[in-house]
Amino acid sequence: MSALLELEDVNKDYRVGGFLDRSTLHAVKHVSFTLDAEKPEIFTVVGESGSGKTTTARMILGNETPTSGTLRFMGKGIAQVRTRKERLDFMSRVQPIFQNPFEAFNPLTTLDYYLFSTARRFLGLKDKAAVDAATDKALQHVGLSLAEVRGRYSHELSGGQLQRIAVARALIPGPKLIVADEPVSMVDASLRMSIVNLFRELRDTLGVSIIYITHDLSTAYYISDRVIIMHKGDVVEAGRAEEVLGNPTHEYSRALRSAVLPPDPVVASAIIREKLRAI
Ligand SMILES: Nc1ncnc2c1ncn2[C@@H]1O[C@H](COP(=O)(O)OP(=O)(O)OP(=O)(O)O)[C@@H](O)[C@H]1O
Repeated sequence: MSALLELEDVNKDYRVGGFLDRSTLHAVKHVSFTLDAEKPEIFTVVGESGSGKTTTARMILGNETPTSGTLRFMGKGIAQVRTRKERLDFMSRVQPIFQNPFEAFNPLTTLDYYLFSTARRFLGLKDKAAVDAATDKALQHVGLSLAEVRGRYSHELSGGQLQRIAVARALIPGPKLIVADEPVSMVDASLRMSIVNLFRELRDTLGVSIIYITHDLSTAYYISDRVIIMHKGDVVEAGRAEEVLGNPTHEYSRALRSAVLPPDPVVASAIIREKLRAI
């Protein structure tokens, strides 16, 4: 197996508090996992607020340095990505999607600007027709088109549509990995499943792996191939989604699941099917 992403005993500590009550907060503790380069998958990180999900995502994106441990993307240490060119190469392979699509786009800038500048920057395109074509292709992957988006502003679209545009922008460079941090939590509940379904399509049609960070067990249950559950910085469960979410063993994950989905997997799947029917 050749690895797309490897995390080896990754830890992140923060110094918190003031002069007199300074202490160390262990935000991420001994996290290890590997994503296979040949087997695109949806790898979900579940946990409540403060469990260390975002810190893990930020380290994968190279926006945060681990206190100890190693993160490698396609065999190369993420901490070794230093020069501007190395950073651009890395970012064309690993793209983020953030929680709030309304914050991702300036309300005074047309949305196509973000897509065009991504195509110019990452694909080196100069010719307008080529920029348009690359933009339209990415938008088609998320069920939109350049004709629908051209000249539009963020306030003219719903959160779900904006999040699709954020996904299209992430697709333009041709990434191998998308790190999506709570991508549906600001999206209307009725549209959530359509966004997570999109991730499945990207995995299957484009071979993109997705790290899906969420506290929402029902979407996690539905789309994930593998899941880790984090609690206070520790990974308390890890494995195939149906095993981890269907039959949690750790006390915390059992409590988490019963708070969100009924314990009976048949009832839980029926609820999920009901949600899907609403799409
Ligand atoms: N820059 C920082 N300085 C100090 N503490 C931090 C910093 N970033 C995160 N933390 C702390 O690390 C812990 C993990 O935070 P993190 O954001 O990774 O959790 P999370 O599971 O993503 O939660 P949320 O869903 O609320 O974002 C929290 O206790 C948080 O307060």
